[in-house]
Amino acid sequence: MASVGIDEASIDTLVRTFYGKVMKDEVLGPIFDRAITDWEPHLRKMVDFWSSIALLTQRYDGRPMPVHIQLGIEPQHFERWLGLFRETANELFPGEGAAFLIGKAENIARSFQMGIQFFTVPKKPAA
Ligand code: HEM
Repeated sequence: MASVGIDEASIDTLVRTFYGKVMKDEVLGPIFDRAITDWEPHLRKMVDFWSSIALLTQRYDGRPMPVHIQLGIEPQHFERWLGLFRETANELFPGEGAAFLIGKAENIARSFQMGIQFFTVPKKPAA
């Protein structure tokens, strides 16, 4: 992974740059504001998460699916999240590194959306 620019330092930069954009985003920002009061532990957890994915360090052993099912996120939120993620990855990892990270993010986002669809009880139509 170092050959495509992915190492601990660049993952740290990716996470901090990406969530810096998320915090300022008018649609995603409020969702994170409601869930996160102290950003530093979340950022460290996300560095561990991406380190586990890209560098196989096994530092993240959480269960992210239930967290995302509870947040009430919708398909347009995922599109926006992925838009910011693609933009950030392409800025920081030109070439294969970005393609690898974006591919992983897209697959995980798809599986979260399937989990959300499966576990969300449809709202009853208004009588
Ligand atoms: C619209 C899309 C998304 C939103 C709004 C969102 C929001 C959040 C929020 C608010 C948390 C913190 C929850 C808490 O601590 O109470 C969180 C945690 C997390 N998110 Fe997302 N997320 C999104 C997509 C993704 C995607 C695509 C990934 C993976 C590529 C991801 C990976 C994670 C992980 C690993 C955690 C930590 C879960 C844990 O506590 O172990 N998220 N997310």
